[in-house]
Amino acid sequence: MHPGDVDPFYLKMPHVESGMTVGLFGGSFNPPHDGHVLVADIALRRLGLDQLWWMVTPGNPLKSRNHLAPLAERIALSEAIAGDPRIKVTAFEQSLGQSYTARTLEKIRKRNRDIRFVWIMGADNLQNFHQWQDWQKIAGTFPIAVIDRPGATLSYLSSKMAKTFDYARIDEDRAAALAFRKAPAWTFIHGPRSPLSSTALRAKS
Ligand SMILES: Nc1ncnc2c1ncn2[C@@H]1O[C@H](COP(=O)(O)OP(=O)(O)OP(=O)(O)O)[C@@H](O)[C@H]1O
Ligand SMILES: O=C(O)c1ccc[n+]([C@@H]2O[C@H](COP(=O)([O-])O)[C@@H](O)[C@H]2O)c1
Repeated sequence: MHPGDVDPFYLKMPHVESGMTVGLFGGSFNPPHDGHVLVADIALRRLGLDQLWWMVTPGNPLKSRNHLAPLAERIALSEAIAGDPRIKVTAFEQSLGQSYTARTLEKIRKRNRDIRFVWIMGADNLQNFHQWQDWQKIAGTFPIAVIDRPGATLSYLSSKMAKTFDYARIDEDRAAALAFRKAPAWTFIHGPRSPLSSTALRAKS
């Protein structure tokens, strides 16, 4: 392995035991920060997850890659910050040769028929979710947990996704049952919020 190469360990889907509930937390993590850790903690606790896959994307299809740090660097920084042993940092999307969430989730489902998955994202992503490739298919693949973020708290009322799938929204008091619901099913989770962003951190460095 050359310096800068991604360790092959991270290019495989994480190991998971039959019957587990697993959160899928995709992100650029450019760089990772405590806001991400807060989202992971909230998801693990409120959704009652056994594992959370911290999926470092080769590149968000909607974002420019101009200021994107190398994948190996984003993985190493993610490992350094993700303290909980239930969190599995992974970059297996790289080995799929693409980074569209709809296709990734389809692969995950095909390989893990007896696992309950939940897609996890911050509330800012709810606002532009309808611009993601095959967004309605994503919502029909696994349940979705949207975690509150400063500046995006009202997105669960106004976004196209929230309006389209209003009938499939469950109350956050029942978040622990989300993984067991048939998709489409989603919830918006309020709680402690972090104002941190990778954009702000990049601007400081
Ligand atoms: N402070 C935060 N609160 C809630 N969710 C967050 C927060 N920061 C990031 N997220 C969520 O974590 C996931 C990964 O985010 P990402 O790596 O793009 O970080 P970011 O801070 O939003 O980056 P950037 O500023 O470069 O857009 C996304 O679903 C995003 O909505
Ligand atoms: O599939 C898409 O069209 C798509 C569009 C935007 C974002 N995503 C995914 O959403 C996750 C969050 O992205 P980001 O950049 O907000 O951290 C990450 O896994 C991206 O690959 C996916």
